[in-house]
Parts: sequence; structure tokens; C-alpha cells
Amino acid sequence: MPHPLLKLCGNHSEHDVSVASSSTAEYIGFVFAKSKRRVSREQLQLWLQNGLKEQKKIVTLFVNEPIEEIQRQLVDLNVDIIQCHGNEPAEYIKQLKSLVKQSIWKVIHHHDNALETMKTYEGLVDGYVIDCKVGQQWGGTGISFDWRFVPQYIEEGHRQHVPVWIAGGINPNNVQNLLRYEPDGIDLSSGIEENGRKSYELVRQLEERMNRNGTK
Ligand SMILES: O=C(O)c1ccccc1NCC(=O)[C@H](O)[C@H](O)COP(=O)(O)O
Repeated sequence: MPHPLLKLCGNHSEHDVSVASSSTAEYIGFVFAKSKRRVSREQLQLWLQNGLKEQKKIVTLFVNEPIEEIQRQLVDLNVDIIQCHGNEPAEYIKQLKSLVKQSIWKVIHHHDNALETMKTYEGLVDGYVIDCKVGQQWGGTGISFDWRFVPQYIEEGHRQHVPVWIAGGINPNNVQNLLRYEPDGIDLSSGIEENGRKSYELVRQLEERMNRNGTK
């Protein structure tokens, strides 16, 4: 079975950055939206200056943020991807894409019309993250959606020739169930945390379970 890409998201302290940096994750994510995991531009700048970026791609996450504010936050920051985690419409994504150099990932929250929503971004995004929205919480909830729907999202993403990442409630104990669906990437936050901090041990367990499924 092929090995999916790994993203560790919601890093918000030097400790978290150290855990994520020492992992095999190809992508490291930072929340710029209202959240207990929110980081400032200045924090990320410092971590980048201290060598965080070597070997890793950096994802910055926004929720329905005015485009000018995204531009303001990212000026002179060497980051690779902007993850739009709210309900930003296609027109917004089109405008953002025309103004920034980073790749753009759109989060689709699993719901009855999610597949139709996904189709509206065709040709505009460089990837999708399918996540679980719980009440007013856009992400980082630790809750999974019904993974039997994963194949339909992968099929639609591949029809659009872009990768599909799965997020929401993934942890070392359930990751193998998800890997059966062969997502292009998996995105975790709560499932590798202990007392609100990323855990070296949980990341180690995650990598060990992922490796049981195939080699990188
Ligand atoms: O982490 C947050 O607090 C957060 C707040 C607002 C929007 C998105 C947020 N997090 C996104 C992620 O960290 C992940 O991409 C994804 O939602 C998976 O989270 P989890 O279920 O905790 O693994």
C-alpha cells in the first residue's frame, strides 16, 4: 500500500515545533485563525529563522480572512502553502490565487453537499483537505467524519488532478483504518497532542503504525 504524505498541524510553541521538526512529516502547519493554537507572524518568523524549514514544507492556515490581511501576515515569510479553512467561495480563492505566490489548499468540511461544493473549486486549488466541522469549530476538533465517504473525495480530487488530504480526529490508534482508503495525505493535530502539547511519543506511535502499511 502506498505511504501517504504526513502533515502535523496546529504547532504553537517551541516544543511543538521541535516535535514536528524531528518527525518524518513532510508538511508542518500553523494556525493563523482564532484558536487556542493560534500563532503570530512574529513567532513563525523566528522559528523559520531558527531552521524550521529545512526539509519541510510550511502550511499557514486561515479561516475566512480578508485577503489583504493574509498578504499582510505573509509578507517576507518563506511559507509554501495557504490553507483556506473556512467557507471561502470560489471567487475569493480565484482572487487570492492571483495575488499570492504560495500554493492554495481548500478545506472542504464533510457534509451532504460537500462533493458539489468541491466541484466549484475545480482548476483553482492545488489540493484539498477534507475535515470535520463541529458546531462553530472549523477544525482541530479531534473528531472524525465517516471515512466510508473518503473514496468519493479522492475520486473527485483526482478527477481535478490535485491531491486529497484527510483530516479530523486521526490518531495512532485509528490511522490504519484510514490508510486502507489510500488518501494522498493525512493531517493531524489533536491526535498527536497530550495536555495541549504535541507529543514525541504519539508521533513515534503514529509513524510506526504508518510504516506498518508500507514504506516511504
Ligand atoms: O487547530 C485549530 O484550533 C483550528 C482552528 C480553526 C481552524 C482549523 C484548525 N485546525 C486545523 C487542523 O489542525 C487540522 O488541519 C485538522 O482540522 C485536523 O485537526 P484534528 O481533528 O485536531 O486532528
